[in-house]
Amino acid sequence: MAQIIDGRAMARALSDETAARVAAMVADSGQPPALAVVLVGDDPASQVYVRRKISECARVGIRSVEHRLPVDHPQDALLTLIDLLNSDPAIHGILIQLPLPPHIDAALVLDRIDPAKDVDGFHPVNVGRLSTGTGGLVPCTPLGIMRLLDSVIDDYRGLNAVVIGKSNIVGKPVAMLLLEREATVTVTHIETLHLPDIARKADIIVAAAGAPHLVRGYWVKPGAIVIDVGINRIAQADGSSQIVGDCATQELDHARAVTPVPGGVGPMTIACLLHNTVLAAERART
Ligand SMILES: Nc1nc2c(c(=O)[nH]1)N[C@@H](CN(C=O)c1ccc(C(=O)N[C@@H](CCC(=O)O)C(=O)O)cc1)CN2
Repeated sequence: MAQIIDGRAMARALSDETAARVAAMVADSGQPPALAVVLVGDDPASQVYVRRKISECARVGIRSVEHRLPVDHPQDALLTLIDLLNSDPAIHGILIQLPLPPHIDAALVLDRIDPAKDVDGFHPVNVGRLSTGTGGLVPCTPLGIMRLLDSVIDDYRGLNAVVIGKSNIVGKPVAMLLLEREATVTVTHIETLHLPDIARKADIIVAAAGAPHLVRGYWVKPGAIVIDVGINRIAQADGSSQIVGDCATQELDHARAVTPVPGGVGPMTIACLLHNTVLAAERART
């Protein structure tokens, strides 16, 4: 039976550590770290995630400032808001919830954030720092994935990691982090030929393709570790929806360890956002 890596418990433990760092900052300076959360539009999933981020901030003592903007909010006005947040010394982190509405150029918006306040780690400066291994802020989901993997792996040298998915948010940055640990990394995607054969050689699979139950039991070699990043909402006959991952977890008994969906990578994403916000605030004060 595969070990289930409990992302909820690990996220709680990380948030408890973050809360202790926040308390130390407040004792030192009287000011808590502060995160600006910007949501443009009314995407239902984004609203859930933003609500969760704000309530988790409150739980650990981070001050959050919410900017909820209408779906037709002009791009120029969004850029002006980012300029204001960049120059506000009381704001340590800026988060623009993705996806943005189609009339907004997401790359332009993310590039406008001060890299020191870019708690999502999406700014090109932070992307460059990650790829050169020179510090910076690391995207939250990949950071969370590495913490989950570190709970079951001591030494990555000699291990083959296969990343399925090449997004800027997950696939590319997690590949960089695995390389930094000295794993041998293959980045694949939904168009990759012979994907099951490639996956079957992996000691570590990170599935971030956004394709429900893509990774089947026969794709996974016995003893592999499988991180499921997919969050796919499947409509049910009764009108409700069920969340499933990118892996057919019920076929993975022969794996060494797997992350569940829900309750695996997702909660770690939010805990790592809080962690990055405190890190940005600590760096701003030194
Ligand atoms: N600016 C950002 N936008 C987006 C990011 C991001 O890291 N930064 N990632 C995703 C959405 N996301 C956070 O924003 C996120 C997704 C899922 C979860 C989560 O806890 N999921 C639950 C299950 C889903 C549910 O209950 O609805 C789980 O896996 O247990 C947290 C955060 C895209 N946008």
